[in-house]
Amino acid sequence: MLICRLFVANLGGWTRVVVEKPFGKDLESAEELSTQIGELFEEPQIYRIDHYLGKELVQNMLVLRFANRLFLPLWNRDNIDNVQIVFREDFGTEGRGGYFDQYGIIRDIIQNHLLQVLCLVAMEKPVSLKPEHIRDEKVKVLESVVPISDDEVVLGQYEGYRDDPTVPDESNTPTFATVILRIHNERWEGVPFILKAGKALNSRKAEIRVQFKDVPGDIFKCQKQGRNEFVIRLQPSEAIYMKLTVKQPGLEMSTVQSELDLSYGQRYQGVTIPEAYERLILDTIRGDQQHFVRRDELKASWKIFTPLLHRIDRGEFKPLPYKPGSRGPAEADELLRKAGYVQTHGYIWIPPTL
Ligand SMILES: NC(=O)C1=CN([C@@H]2O[C@H](COP(=O)(O)OP(=O)(O)OC[C@H]3O[C@@H](n4cnc5c(N)ncnc54)[C@H](OP(=O)(O)O)[C@@H]3O)[C@@H](O)[C@H]2O)C=CC1
Ligand SMILES: O=C1O[C@H](COP(=O)(O)O)[C@@H](O)[C@H](O)[C@H]1O
Repeated sequence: MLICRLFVANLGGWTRVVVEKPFGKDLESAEELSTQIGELFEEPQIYRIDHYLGKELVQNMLVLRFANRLFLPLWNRDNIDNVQIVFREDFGTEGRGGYFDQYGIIRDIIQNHLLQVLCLVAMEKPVSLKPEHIRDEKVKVLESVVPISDDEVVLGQYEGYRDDPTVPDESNTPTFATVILRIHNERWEGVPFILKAGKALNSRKAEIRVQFKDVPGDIFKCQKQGRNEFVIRLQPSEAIYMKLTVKQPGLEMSTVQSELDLSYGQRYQGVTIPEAYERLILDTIRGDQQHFVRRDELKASWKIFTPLLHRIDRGEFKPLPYKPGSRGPAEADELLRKAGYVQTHGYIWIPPTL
């Protein structure tokens, strides 16, 4: 944990502390830490940083969802089949094995970054953009997540991970995980939120993929080509695109998967997108806690993952081996299929030329 004390209070000044993860290792240790920090600082002075909340397209989520009439009636269990929130890295722990081995991919990425993104995808409209209103809604989502089911988890560890001299030979630490979360509320009952994260995979990206249900009574027989998907690519090359079915241009009445595309590099040429930390440090100076994690949010997020993490720590849940440079264990794609995700085949992306 890194604590950075920005300014010491004096007459007319202010004190704010920025706290970087790890915020403990489980529910108990996180609460203990929160209590200790709470003895020194008031909650409005504590800025628990999650750098994913500073990413441009993560910050765009609230705007997309609540400033566009288009999405309001669609954003629910009646229309959405499943949601994937994905983090992939194409490199391993590289020199950070010692740190990483004590935490693993769930504590490193899923319990914080991906869960924060999930909150923004799933939360109800806040009363206003005031930090407390937003964070109240995020807490409600987290508290509606039901306990994780064993058969909705796939863990992996890439071959060669234990070769790192700082990693114990018998390490059980996952470097890959797919975990399905289910939200028990009126909007999301029955919709799997699939959180995937892995190191040493075949690509580097972070994205949110919202897959819609099939069209009922499809007169075009086009279901095989793929469902509508709304994709928010956080990185690399920020983009928002909607995969949809259109008429194949030409004389025949046939259909094809195409896209409505907002590629930031194309649309916002010459615009510099600030680094996540740059933005969040500025928020701290301005005293805006909107994009920071509140104590009760942190507690609720540890509550979700602690039972699973303890079982992994005790060696009761073993990661499957996977080849570096692969997609991770094949069982993860199988779990995705079982959860209802239908992969599009035959869709070809033709990048626009600048
Ligand atoms: N503006 C832009 O830059 C745009 C770019 N594109 C690009 O076009 C390409 C195709 O786009 P899209 O169809 O959206 O994305 P992909 O084809 O990359 O992935 C679609 C989904 O299929 C999953 N998947 C991929 N391979 C397998 C497999 N072997 N078994 C099971 N599931 C699999 C992916 O999982 P996972 O996420 O885990 O890989 C993901 O959920 C991508 O490279 C995309 O970046 C498309 C539109 C706009
Ligand atoms: O917090 C962390 O994030 C990085 C990935 O950050 P990104 O902004 O490049 O997506 C990850 O490599 C690291 O393991 C983790 O601790």
